[in-house]
Amino acid sequence: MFTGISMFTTAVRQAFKMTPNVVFVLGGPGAGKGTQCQKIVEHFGYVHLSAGDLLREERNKPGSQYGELIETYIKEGKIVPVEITCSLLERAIEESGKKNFLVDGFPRNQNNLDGWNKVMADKVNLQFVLFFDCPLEICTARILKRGATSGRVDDNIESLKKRFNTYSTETKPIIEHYAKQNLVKTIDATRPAEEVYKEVESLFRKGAGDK
Ligand SMILES: Nc1ncnc2c1ncn2[C@@H]1O[C@H](COP(=O)(O)OP(=O)(O)OP(=O)(O)O)[C@@H](O)[C@H]1O
Ligand SMILES: Nc1ccn([C@@H]2O[C@H](COP(=O)(O)O)[C@@H](O)[C@H]2O)c(=O)n1
Repeated sequence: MFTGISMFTTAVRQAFKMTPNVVFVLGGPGAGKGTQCQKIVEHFGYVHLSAGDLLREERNKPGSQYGELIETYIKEGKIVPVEITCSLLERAIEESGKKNFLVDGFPRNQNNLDGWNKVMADKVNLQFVLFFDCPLEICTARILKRGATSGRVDDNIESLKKRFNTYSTETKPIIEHYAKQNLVKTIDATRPAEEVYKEVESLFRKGAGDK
């Protein structure tokens, strides 16, 4: 998918030494990844790319060949094959023309990681992995509250159980993989959002991420 555009823009970026910087943002459903990303965008000028949002956008496109598959995977809390997600991320990075990206909710499993390493890892500079650590009970309460107004097909208790199971069995090993490389910055996400952000802000100010 999208190979022509991406080969061209990668060549242009390389010529101008504009290798994109990427921060992966991980944590359980409802840990507050999106909320914190918005604040980082406001203060540090990063572009927020949520893998979940990109998939929902693709699902909603009339005539999308992946619409039904994405809908089923989201309802079941399963991780969509990386070819789809990685293409969406790659296109969003290329089309933005910007330098600094928060890639939220990715890589979520070994398939995501392998696909990214195959296609994207050499084209970007992975700065670090921002991990929002939050226990299941707090995440559940947040998601069920959000579910009252979000309209998301997976903000209900049935889907949530499956999403947590996927998070524990498939995403946590990815966080551990990056922790072994000393790339993970762990944030206690149980506190009020403003307090969580104070720690996030100080991390980015220390130079974990340039403007
Ligand atoms: N620190 C916090 N304290 C209380 N509520 C919070 C906090 N952070 C976020 N929320 C609320 O919890 C809900 C989930 O937050 P958010 O969408 O940022 O989480 P997420 O990790 O991106 O979730 P998902 O992966 O399911 O999209 C939202 O309704 C948000 O307003
Ligand atoms: N890398 C990803 C990210 C998300 N999904 C699917 O989208 C659902 C919602 O994700 P959020 O980050 O918005 O909570 C998630 O449960 C997956 O079904 C994915 O497949 N791959």
